[in-house]
Amino acid sequence: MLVVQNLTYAYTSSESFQLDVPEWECPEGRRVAIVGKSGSGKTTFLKCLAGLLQPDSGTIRWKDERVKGADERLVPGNDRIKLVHQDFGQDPHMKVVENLRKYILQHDDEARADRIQKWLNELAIEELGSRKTVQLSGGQLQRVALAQTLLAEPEVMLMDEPFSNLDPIHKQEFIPSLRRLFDRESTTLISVMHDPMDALQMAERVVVFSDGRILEEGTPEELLNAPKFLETVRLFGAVNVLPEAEYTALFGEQAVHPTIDGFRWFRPNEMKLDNLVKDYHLIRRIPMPGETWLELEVDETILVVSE
Ligand SMILES: Nc1ncnc2c1ncn2[C@@H]1O[C@H](COP(=O)(O)OP(=O)(O)OP(=O)(O)O)[C@@H](O)[C@H]1O
Repeated sequence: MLVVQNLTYAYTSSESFQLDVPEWECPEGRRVAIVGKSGSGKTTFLKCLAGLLQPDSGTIRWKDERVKGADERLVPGNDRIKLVHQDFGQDPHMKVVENLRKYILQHDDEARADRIQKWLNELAIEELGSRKTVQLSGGQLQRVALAQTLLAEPEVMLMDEPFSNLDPIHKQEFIPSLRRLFDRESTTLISVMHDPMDALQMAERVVVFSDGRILEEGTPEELLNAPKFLETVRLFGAVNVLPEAEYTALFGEQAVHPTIDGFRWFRPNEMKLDNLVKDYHLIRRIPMPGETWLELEVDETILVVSE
């Protein structure tokens, strides 16, 4: 179990931001995604977990052992909890396999080559092994960085926006294969996800950060279908948010979701045009996979519903 208690951290040069996590737990083997607006503190939290920052207060424990902060170690970081680095100290003019070899010291050459090959195969990047690192694209480099961290066989793997450089085609191939890999290895995985929709595919639990704090946490289903905060609602894609009275005037009493702070919300695919009881002006049709969305103006309100 990873246990965080009373954790606070503030950058000396930033007065407005403070990370403040009174209590958080992550059982062994769980896949967690951290989502939230830009600047909400996701990366700062990850760096604290990795022992790369020195918390101002509080403790982080992994399997009852305290994770030391950056000031408590000669080389900041932790052997059992590793953050995947984009800038991972590889020599750009060496081949990928040669660079990766540096990270496994305890084996003979053949065993090292086998292990590197295993992870390159797992990540479907075997063809990159013989390429020079400088020749790799951002997305390829991202997967090599992942291979490098996996070679260290950490117990907890931390990833900061692991798919940010992947195109949609590679991402759709990569996410399921990575999920299977982590299922099999039962590595605890905590990753900051730039796109909350990736979080829904990848994680068993999703943590929403806001302004340095954990706003809410739940399964992908809970956060998608029954979030407690409008900020969470807005993170997960296109949505209409209307004051309750306005909603009732447009759609009657039948609600898609419970109100949050006096507002009703629904996603375009959750509301058909037929449900609208008022006249509207069609602004445009938006083609979507399997359906068409309609952008409408009703009483000076812009709505998106499905056809
Ligand atoms: N080294 C730093 N020095 C000072 N302030 C920093 C530093 N790094 C981050 N911050 C500030 O701390 C806050 C949290 O940053 P953090 O990178 O943790 O957010 P984030 O949620 O990961 O954002 P993003 O999604 O944009 O990566 C932001 O206001 C940011 O500007």
